[in-house]
Amino acid sequence: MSQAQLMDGTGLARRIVDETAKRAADLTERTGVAPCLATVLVGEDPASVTYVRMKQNRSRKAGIESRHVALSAGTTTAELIGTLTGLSADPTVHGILLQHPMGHHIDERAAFEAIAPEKDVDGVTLASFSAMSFGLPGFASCTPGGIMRLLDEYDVDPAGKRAVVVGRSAILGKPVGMLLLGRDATVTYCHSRTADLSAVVREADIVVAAVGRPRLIRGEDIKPGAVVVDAGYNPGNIGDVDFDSARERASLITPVPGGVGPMTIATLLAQTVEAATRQTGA
Ligand SMILES: Nc1nc2c(c(=O)[nH]1)N[C@@H](CN(C=O)c1ccc(C(=O)N[C@@H](CCC(=O)O)C(=O)O)cc1)CN2
Repeated sequence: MSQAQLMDGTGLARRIVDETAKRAADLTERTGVAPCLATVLVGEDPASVTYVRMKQNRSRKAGIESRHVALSAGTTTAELIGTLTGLSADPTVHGILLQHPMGHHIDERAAFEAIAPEKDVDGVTLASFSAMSFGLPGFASCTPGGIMRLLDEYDVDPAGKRAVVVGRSAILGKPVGMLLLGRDATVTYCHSRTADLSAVVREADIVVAAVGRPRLIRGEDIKPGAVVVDAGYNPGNIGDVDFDSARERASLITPVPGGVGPMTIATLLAQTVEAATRQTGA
């Protein structure tokens, strides 16, 4: 039985980060300014702590300064907005990352909107979403941006393909669907109210699983030869796709770990250096 080829996010991310480090060094040499990414974390959710730490460590290795703001779990929306407004106005900060999720008492949309669009290197503001949807310059949401880069790397042209996105979150499902649409795919979104999910997924030439339900998508749901992108983040590094059975049917598949995750951080770093380049006028 043939097995799908793996889409190696770790290797591609490493190349993007190496390239980003060169761009950061060049910018610092020309302007005397090192790109700076501010990370903001509300509370101490263990997964979020890990992700933010990974972002900080990889930033430093790429020559990007990292400034971290740790806020207590009881921080109010108004206090969070105050912090983000301050970072948005600080000329030494070029990019802002507000880790998601933040706790149910926080109005996440209001918080994201306090990030200045030119510093929105995580692509979470309405301005970034609109620009991305219309194919205008701006910063893509990082995981969707990373997914599109992976598809390009493996010569997957979405044009004319049937793409099914499972999940409709603001930072993942919705934007990846818009990016696929922008590349002329025929896009269907699935969610918790979708009737007969398996039947819809079985129609897909490209499946993006982005729902946060471990192994929800199984091999029998995959059309033979489809491209399968697993963007699920679940505890224990388990994806939304049942990897072994899906690999028997797909032509290309992302592993978890080592697929979409590393591309998320590489995209964040690349967009931070791009933001710093624009802000310094270099
Ligand atoms: N503001 C944001 N919040 C969240 C985002 C985001 O892009 N912006 N994405 C996810 C989580 N996430 C980054 O924040 C993230 C998750 C996983 C990885 C990753 O590289 N995972 C590795 C495995 C890591 C390990 O060994 O534990 C992999 O898949 O290979 C990076 C980023 C939710 N929140």
